[in-house]
Amino acid sequence: MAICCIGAGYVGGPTCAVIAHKCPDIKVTIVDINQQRIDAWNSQNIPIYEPGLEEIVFAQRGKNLFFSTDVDGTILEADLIFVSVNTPTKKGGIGAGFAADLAYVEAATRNIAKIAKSHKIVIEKSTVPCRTAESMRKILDANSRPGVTFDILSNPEFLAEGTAIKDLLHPDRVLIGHLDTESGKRAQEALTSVYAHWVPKERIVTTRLWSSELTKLAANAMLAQRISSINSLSAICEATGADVDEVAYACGLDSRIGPKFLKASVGFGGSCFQKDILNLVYLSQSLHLPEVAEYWNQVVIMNEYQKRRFAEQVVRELFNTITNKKIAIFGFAFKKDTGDTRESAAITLIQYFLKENANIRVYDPKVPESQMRYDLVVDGGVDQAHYNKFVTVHDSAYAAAEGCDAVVVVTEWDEFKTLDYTKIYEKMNKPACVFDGRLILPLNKLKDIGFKTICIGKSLPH
Ligand SMILES: NC(=O)C1=CN([C@@H]2O[C@H](COP(=O)(O)OP(=O)(O)OC[C@H]3O[C@@H](n4cnc5c(N)ncnc54)[C@H](O)[C@@H]3O)[C@@H](O)[C@H]2O)C=CC1
Ligand SMILES: O=C(O)[C@H]1O[C@H](OP(=O)(O)OP(=O)(O)OC[C@H]2O[C@@H](n3ccc(=O)[nH]c3=O)[C@H](O)[C@@H]2O)[C@H](O)[C@@H](O)[C@@H]1O
Repeated sequence: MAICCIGAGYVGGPTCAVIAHKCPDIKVTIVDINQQRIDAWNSQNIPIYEPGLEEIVFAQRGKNLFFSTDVDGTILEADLIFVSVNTPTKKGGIGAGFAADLAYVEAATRNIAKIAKSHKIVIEKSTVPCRTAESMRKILDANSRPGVTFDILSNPEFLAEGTAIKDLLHPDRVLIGHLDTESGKRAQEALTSVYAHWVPKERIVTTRLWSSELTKLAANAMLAQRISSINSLSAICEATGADVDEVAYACGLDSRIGPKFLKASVGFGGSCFQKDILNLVYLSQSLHLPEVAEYWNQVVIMNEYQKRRFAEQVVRELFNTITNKKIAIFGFAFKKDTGDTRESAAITLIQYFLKENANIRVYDPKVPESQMRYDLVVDGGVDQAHYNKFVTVHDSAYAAAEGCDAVVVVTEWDEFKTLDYTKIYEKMNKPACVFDGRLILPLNKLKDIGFKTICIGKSLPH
């Protein structure tokens, strides 16, 4: 069996590397139109930081795992084709700001139709709106060579960045949606046989196509909803003296609620939660279900509120002005153990602080300066006047804190928990503040050192 994966990104790369690792009998080729990305996958510096990924790629590459820009040649020889391209929120036109941009999925599908000379099983790996498989089928049927047939499966990915390899090796479930036809069932069995190399059969769940597509949006919406719920409660905690960690712990002990995804934060980031909820909102609107759309939209509104609320708190606690003050930002990635910055709360916060004329010093162990500048300037619209007020410090968190009035913890990197905060305090302007947007620091200890401490969801006496 030969597998082609179109899209060598955060999903295509790790997912297919693990398939190659677990299925030595299958040839897996990951293709992309981005030459630079493929070159990086073929180098010693693979383009994605993900614990455990490098080891697997280095072990399989050149054996049964290949990275290539030869999209057409790889499609031609593949039996199974994963479509794992990006599906960002549309920036313009109908549905702008909400609907998923399916241009990349459509382009990849048209390419498969044009190239294929034999039967192919085409698998939606990208997160797509419900019934996208129908559009893919029409495109494939209308553009293929006579006699060439296709099956389409939905196989959404549930990995989280930072734990992708663990999630892929031990998934809670693998979901395969298929048409209820003989050929649809055969295709489902073919894909099941791949996962069955390492995933227990009872964890491979099969459903109809549309259920599978919608499950992906639903799962992300429900996860994000829990974060917005606890974040909304964090505001009540700050106002009343309740402690959000205690509330989350005690609620989570109820087996019907459970403890996961109840960590209050400065707001969720990442390329998918917001995008997928907006996609669900758009789908609901298109189906003339405004109350449903409004319900899910509130999850995103609450997330924006949380980021704004935290930023405003920083300014308020620094005597209502941060003009020319130095603020150290600990962490730029949207969560720990990844270099991914997409929709990171750090971007929103830094933009806010720069507009207030602060000087920003950022330290993140995995995000390169070029990426930060891209996010803030190219994509984020920070103007030239503020550009020079932003510096990145690569040496250490200690160096970033030098001469600062405040440290703001945005990403929950483990190393931030074990820093010598006495040393940091000595390097800072007094009174020195720590704002913990992740609830990871021992605030009482910091208070004893002399810091003014402010934390999401807690109203500790200063
Ligand atoms: N990032 C994540 O953790 C997760 C993402 N997803 C979904 O998976 C999909 C992919 O996401 P990422 O891997 O993060 O995106 P990504 O942006 O990292 O990678 C997508 C890749 O597809 C390539 N591409 C686009 N059109 C192409 C074409 N016609 N032919 C060949 N290559 C093409 C791009 O050059 C890019 O390298 C999205 O739909 C996303 O919602 C699902 C679960 C987790
Ligand atoms: O479709 C996707 O892209 C993926 O989206 C999320 O994965 P990911 O965004 O990589 O990471 P998460 O661990 O879900 O974290 C998302 C954001 O929520 C934040 N978060 C998470 C958990 C929590 O309790 N509190 C909280 O603020 C994180 O810090 C991060 O900013 C889902 O967890 C995956 O199942 C899904 O496959």
